[in-house]
Amino acid sequence: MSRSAHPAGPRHADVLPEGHYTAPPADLNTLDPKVWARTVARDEQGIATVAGLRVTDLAEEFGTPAYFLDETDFRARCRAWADAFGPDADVFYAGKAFLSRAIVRWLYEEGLNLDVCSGGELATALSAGMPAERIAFHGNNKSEAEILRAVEAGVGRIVLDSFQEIVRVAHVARSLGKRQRVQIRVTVGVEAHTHEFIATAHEDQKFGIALAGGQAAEAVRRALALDGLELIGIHSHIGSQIFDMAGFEVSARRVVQLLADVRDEHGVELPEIDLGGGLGIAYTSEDDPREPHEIAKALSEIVTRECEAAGLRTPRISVEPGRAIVGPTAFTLYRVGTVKPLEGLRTYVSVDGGMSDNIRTALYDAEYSVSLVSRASDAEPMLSRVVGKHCESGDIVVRDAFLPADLAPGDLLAVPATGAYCRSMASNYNHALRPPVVAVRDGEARVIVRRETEEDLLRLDVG
Ligand SMILES: Cc1ncc(COP(=O)(O)O)c(C=O)c1O
Ligand SMILES: N[C@@H](CCCC[NH3+])C(=O)O
Repeated sequence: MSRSAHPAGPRHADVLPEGHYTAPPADLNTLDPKVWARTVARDEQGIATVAGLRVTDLAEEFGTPAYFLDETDFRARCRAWADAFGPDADVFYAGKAFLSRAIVRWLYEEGLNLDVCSGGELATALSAGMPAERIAFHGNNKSEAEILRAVEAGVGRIVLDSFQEIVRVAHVARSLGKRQRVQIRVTVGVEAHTHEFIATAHEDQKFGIALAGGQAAEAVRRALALDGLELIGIHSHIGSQIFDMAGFEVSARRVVQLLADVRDEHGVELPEIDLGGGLGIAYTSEDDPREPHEIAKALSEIVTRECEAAGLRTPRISVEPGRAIVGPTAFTLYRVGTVKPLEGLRTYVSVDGGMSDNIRTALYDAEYSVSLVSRASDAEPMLSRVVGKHCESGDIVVRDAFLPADLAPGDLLAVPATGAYCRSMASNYNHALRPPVVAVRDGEARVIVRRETEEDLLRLDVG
């Protein structure tokens, strides 16, 4: 992102400090629909609303910090993905982005499948009534107990991530007298254009089995030889928050090449490929994500073309978007506690949450937007950094933002696009109480994950 000198507001020097700035928006009161959930707007008094509810009332009722999730938007995005891929492909929502029982029910009702990657996510999915055959079970180190539970429940597929796991899953399935449907996750050797910590298809990392050196072909050999397993396909996931389809193109080409090699060696055409998740969303107005129908078209064209070239029947495609479904549907509401202008630098705005409810800025240097939502303001833009209340100088929620210069304690700020990987990666650092998730729809709000309490914390502390 470009760095440029812009008027920073009355309290700041002409030359801006180091940071990722773009020009302050022409109107700080505008809520860009690109980054906000669909039903977010401002009412005639300038107060932001979601599903027709004013954020000031929501803060009163549910407290801050809190995540507000637009159910209408979530369901619409599920349908958009399902419609884009159509009946000949499968969309698995990646539960790691955010999972709760309400989410599972909405997924079920909207016809999506679910990808889980731990016993906890599996338990949530099953307890909310997701049919096991619509669940895919992932993870690079599934325990025997998790595998047993998944096979017993009858999950639709287990994605095998290592040579040991091939044997482990086969053993469990045989011991239960079952044949488990599996895919093998391969690392295709693609450098996805995203943060290093969320890229997963280069070879030097923990996930999957490398195509390079014939390892994936060896994994297929072993899986086909075990009668506890029914090998249905190959899985690849290249990373997360990706905009450029080039990585998927290379990945699809290499996976299809493996399918052709498998056919040549074993006379078997594996019927499925899964291209993972990782599709990017707009965290700021500068981000330009693609629509599900464009993504579906691009992926299916790539796979069809590569299969035709290899003389293969086109396999059934599946994808696993997490962030692209839930990310844009929620925002985090905070109350401003202190406003500290640092002359010649920026103004530090402290809110009542922080890295415990959004670790992504500290962990990935992620960029977010932020707006004053409890009122409109005509004040000058003020170069700001929104920080949390934790005992850590890296406790930053929004690194570089312009907020109105009349910002004051008690104002409400909202950070959009926090539906994915915020509540699901939340922590209790400094014994923070993890915020609730409140679903809003058609003028009604209801808690779907309640706020933690001090009693919850003390109950765990049995010493
Ligand atoms: C195997 C797999 N599938 C799907 C996802 C979902 O990714 P995203 O939420 O970026 O779509 C991930 C996470 O990156 C993953 O590891
Ligand atoms: N948690 C990450 C992405 C990793 C997803 C799982 N492979 C994020 O917030 O962007």
